[in-house]
Amino acid sequence: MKKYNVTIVGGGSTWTPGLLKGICNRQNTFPIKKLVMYDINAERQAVIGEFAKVLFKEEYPEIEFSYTNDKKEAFTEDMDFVFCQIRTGGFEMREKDEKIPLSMGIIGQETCGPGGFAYGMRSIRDMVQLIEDVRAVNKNAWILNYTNPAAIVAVALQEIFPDDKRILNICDQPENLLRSYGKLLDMHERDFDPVYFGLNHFGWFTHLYDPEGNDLLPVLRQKILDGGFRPADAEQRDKSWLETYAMVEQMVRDFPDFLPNTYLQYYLYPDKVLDKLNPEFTRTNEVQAGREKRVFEDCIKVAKQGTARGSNVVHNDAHGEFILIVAESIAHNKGDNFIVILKNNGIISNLPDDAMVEVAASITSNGPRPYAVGEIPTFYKGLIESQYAYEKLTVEAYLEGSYAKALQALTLNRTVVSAEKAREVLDALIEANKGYWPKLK
Ligand SMILES: NC(=O)c1ccc[n+]([C@@H]2O[C@H](COP(=O)([O-])OP(=O)(O)OC[C@H]3O[C@@H](n4cnc5c(N)ncnc54)[C@H](O)[C@@H]3O)[C@@H](O)[C@H]2O)c1
Ligand SMILES: O=P(O)(O)OC[C@H]1O[C@H](O[C@H]2[C@H](O)[C@@H](O)[C@@H](O)O[C@@H]2CO)[C@H](O)[C@@H](O)[C@@H]1O
Ligand SMILES: [Mn+2]
Repeated sequence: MKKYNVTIVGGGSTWTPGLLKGICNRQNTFPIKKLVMYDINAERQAVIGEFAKVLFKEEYPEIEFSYTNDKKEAFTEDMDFVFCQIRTGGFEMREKDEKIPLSMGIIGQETCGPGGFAYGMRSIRDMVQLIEDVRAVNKNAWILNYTNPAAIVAVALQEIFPDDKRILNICDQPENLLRSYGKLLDMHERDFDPVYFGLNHFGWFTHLYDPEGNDLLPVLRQKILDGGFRPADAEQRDKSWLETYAMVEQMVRDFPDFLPNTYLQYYLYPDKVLDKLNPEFTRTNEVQAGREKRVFEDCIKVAKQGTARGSNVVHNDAHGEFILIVAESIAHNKGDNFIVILKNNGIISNLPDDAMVEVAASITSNGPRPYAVGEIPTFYKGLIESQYAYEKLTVEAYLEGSYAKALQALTLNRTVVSAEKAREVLDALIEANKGYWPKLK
């Protein structure tokens, strides 16, 4: 079997150990010859890199592994895949994305509302640079991107690299929801044949077929209404994620047609969610005290002890697994079905062709072959059109350096609505993002 060369960009990410464990687990189905991890932060990269050396020595000794802060070593002609998971501005800026809007009584979240807008305006620059750096030496590698806000990054990359058919933006949340449905129905998530439509972090499941073709969505809806909803990996989740999943029950009660992505809570119930968010201790603080601390402490421990056996850090969740099974489907032309982010081009027939929609597609070595969704009902169409206009205006604001478009974008966002509030939060975010955003005039 052919062996693949992979570069992980953002190797110092908190999600990398789980991904590395996934690589070990999949060595028979997605064998890797050379793995390079690249990060701009030498310190974070070294901690995860030294951990990786121990893990691979024990579980994957034949892999050629290295880590680097030098683009020239990271991006080479022989790469087959580039996995990307960067965070421009780090947790320091994520905290501001959350706390600035919250200080004004507006949702403060990583990818939704003004926080997602601010993060998008930061991510675009680095993602464009990254694609240019990769393509300068390698025209063929598949670039699988997790970097958030994936919705806005996808619109920007489509606008800037319209002919590059080997950039694929992905999100693990639909897969993670499938895992949670699987737990309720006693099924493996890969045995579902889902129908899903929307934008990233803004979509709905309309059908969930089992291998015999039965639609299990009605059964699942009733189970959620009767017993609530929890993530498949609830025991590993922080309180805020459990609260987020619990909101699915209310969404299903109010809008029973389809099963919603958890992120819709921020748009459908901003006041209720706002009441639960603590402006002094946001998700960033929870991640820093939890996942980030645990990952870096455990990686240091593994490197010191010289063994990764028994380490909690290598637990493999949907995040690490999902990018690998997508890559494997491309590598081996498997045509497996995944929910991914694609240019609409008629997939959802009553939405604009240029929208970057999230839908199910068969993933082959020639890329995604999406399944048609057809027309969607007015309520969902209205929500998506407004959210897509926000995404498009955000990218235009970035590309044109336009304050007017930034203001329009935020005013359209359902978490903001008031133009006065939009201006207030925009001005504060401009100040906080100096050096990251283009100048808005
Ligand atoms: N699409 C999804 O569903 C999904 C799921 C989980 C995480 N994510 C995203 O993955 C990314 C990583 O998340 P995290 O919580 O582990 O963040 P993190 O800050 O722990 O990791 C990001 C890493 O990227 C590095 N980095 C930043 N800019 C870089 C650049 N230009 N080039 C190379 N490296 C760079 C940082 O130094 C850091 O080590 C974020 O964008 C996050 O939003 C996406
Ligand atoms: O707040 P964070 O940093 O914990 O997570 C933000 C990300 O949340 C989603 O990812 C899920 C992922 O789907 C699941 O597999 C599991 O690993 O938990 C993650 C959340 O903790 C979301 O899809 C991402 O886009 C977010 O970045
Ligand atoms: Mn996501």
